[in-house]
Amino acid sequence: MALLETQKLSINFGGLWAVKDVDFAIHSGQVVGLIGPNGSGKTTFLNIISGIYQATKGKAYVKGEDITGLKPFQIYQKGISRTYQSSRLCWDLSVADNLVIGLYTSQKSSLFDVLFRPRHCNEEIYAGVQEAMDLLCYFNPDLVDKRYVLTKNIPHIDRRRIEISRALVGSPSILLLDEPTAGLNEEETMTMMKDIQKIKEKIADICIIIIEHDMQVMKEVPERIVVFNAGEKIAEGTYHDVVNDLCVINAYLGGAER
Ligand SMILES: Nc1ncnc2c1ncn2[C@@H]1O[C@H](COP(=O)(O)OP(=O)(O)OP(=O)(O)O)[C@@H](O)[C@H]1O
Repeated sequence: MALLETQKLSINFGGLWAVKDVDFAIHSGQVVGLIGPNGSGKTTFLNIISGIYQATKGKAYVKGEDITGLKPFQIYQKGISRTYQSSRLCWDLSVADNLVIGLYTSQKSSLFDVLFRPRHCNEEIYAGVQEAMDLLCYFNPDLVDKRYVLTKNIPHIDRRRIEISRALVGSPSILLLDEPTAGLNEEETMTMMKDIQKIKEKIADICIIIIEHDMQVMKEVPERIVVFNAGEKIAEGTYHDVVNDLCVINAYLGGAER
């Protein structure tokens, strides 16, 4: 059974089908890439899966359980976690503070706990930060000494790592990465590719769905690529399959070197 599956997943914004009839499946341990022109519906697809947008029609399932229409925090509880295309970090806060504020979705303490069992809440927060810090150091051990440095003063790639580490707290089974290499230079992009490899090594069964425009990343990282155009899935297969697909060449790759 697929870990995550969508059937005819669609959303309409005022007459525009931003995502239309998308059938998609990913199994345990797989990494799948999403590519397509700007505005083709990739981020919107992840936004529906993660509960930010409600599907107009179609269904999404996690391990066969219908998750269509659930709220983002409920979908997080089903094991889907994500990062965003634009940074969600507070640059004027330290690395450690950004880890703390990013953990609110994974905390189980209730308002009752906050009011009457503050020690229990503090322990839970501490454990979450420790888990995120361990993940962060797994990517870059130097960051342990930089935990009180303001986020604006650390390299771009380390900021991305903070967001990925926060998303990995609580061991999600599905990680959605929206353009993790956007804004990174060539060397940092290579490092990010290795980081994604490291996630796979550390969490063997994790599924990763990654939106990316950099075709070198798409060549190296996912085992399968799904191609979007105008909200629809127009192709699916290995890197070799999709870069040689005429529909994909016409819609997206054009004369780009392959
Ligand atoms: N909340 C919204 N309201 C109206 N239209 C929207 C909304 N969100 C997305 N869209 C539209 O849906 C379409 C798909 O956008 P989306 O951001 O998913 O594309 P994308 O493939 O991720 O593009 P990019 O590669 O530039 O990030 C676009 O036409 C966009 O303007």
